[in-house]
Amino acid sequence: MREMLKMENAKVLVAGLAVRQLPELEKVCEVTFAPAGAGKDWYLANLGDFDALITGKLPVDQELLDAGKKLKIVSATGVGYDHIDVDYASSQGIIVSNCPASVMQPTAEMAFTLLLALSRKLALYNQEMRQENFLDTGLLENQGQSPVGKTLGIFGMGRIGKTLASYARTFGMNILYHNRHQLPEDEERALGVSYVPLADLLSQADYVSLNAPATAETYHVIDEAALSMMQPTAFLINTSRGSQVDEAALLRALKGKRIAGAGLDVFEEEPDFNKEFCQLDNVILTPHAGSATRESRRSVLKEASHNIVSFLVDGVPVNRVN
Ligand SMILES: O=CC(=O)O
Repeated sequence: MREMLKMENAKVLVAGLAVRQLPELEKVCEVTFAPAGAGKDWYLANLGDFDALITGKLPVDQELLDAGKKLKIVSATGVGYDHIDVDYASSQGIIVSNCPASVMQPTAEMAFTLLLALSRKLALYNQEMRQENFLDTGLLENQGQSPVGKTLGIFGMGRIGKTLASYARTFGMNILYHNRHQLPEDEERALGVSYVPLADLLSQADYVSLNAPATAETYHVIDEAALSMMQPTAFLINTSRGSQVDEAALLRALKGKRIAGAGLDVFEEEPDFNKEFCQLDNVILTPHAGSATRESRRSVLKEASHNIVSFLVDGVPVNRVN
């Protein structure tokens, strides 16, 4: 850990965010908001002055961390920190923190929203109504399905997965999960979830929801082989990171109707996502909006500010990921 805890007048740079005020932070630190549209060169030239960095979407790579000669802490403004080179930060004694509390509920909400929307054919209905076509719901192909009594398979049982499980339980769903570590039995019982190997989750679930972090282990966890284990009536929901899905394989499965459909909030490339998805009527697409609620966006700024203040002023790192 770099020296200088309990600092006064710590200098904090806020990068890649639209906000221009962070009252909690400004009370105790000197806060600079990076100019809108600042490129990497701007950060390379200026980061050296700052003790802390709050980063929205700005990728914080080795070069940037080297430029941040005084940096002691970097805070992401969400739960994911795959845009930060955490290993290199650790090697330089720089703390990395995230904001899990602010995003767990809205992200689980988005996963469940996609689950309901896929189940009840919301995208199709809305599209047809806008074309002034009042579909005949007496026809089987225009009828959705109820999630009640269906099986949800959650891959990644952290805070978001657990919150999603609680929503699914109120809808009377059966819940399977797969995770790096199995939860203690009493927690499984309280959540009403059962641990299964990934292959069983894929083959038994009516809905597969991805809620694990982006790591080398989860890269392309949903590939051709995984998709071929899913039922032709099953839906895939991804609100975690696009890197977990081999999109070329998913497009083949969706086009061939080898799975029923997908709800995708995240993509391998963002914002320049694969437009082939737009041609398919068995997908619902949203723009990485899992935590895009006014409440969550306010809360995340407070949480990130708290990460910085706790460490620089009080000497206590919170939400530390390294
Ligand atoms: O993508 C959103 C987050 O990482 O919180």
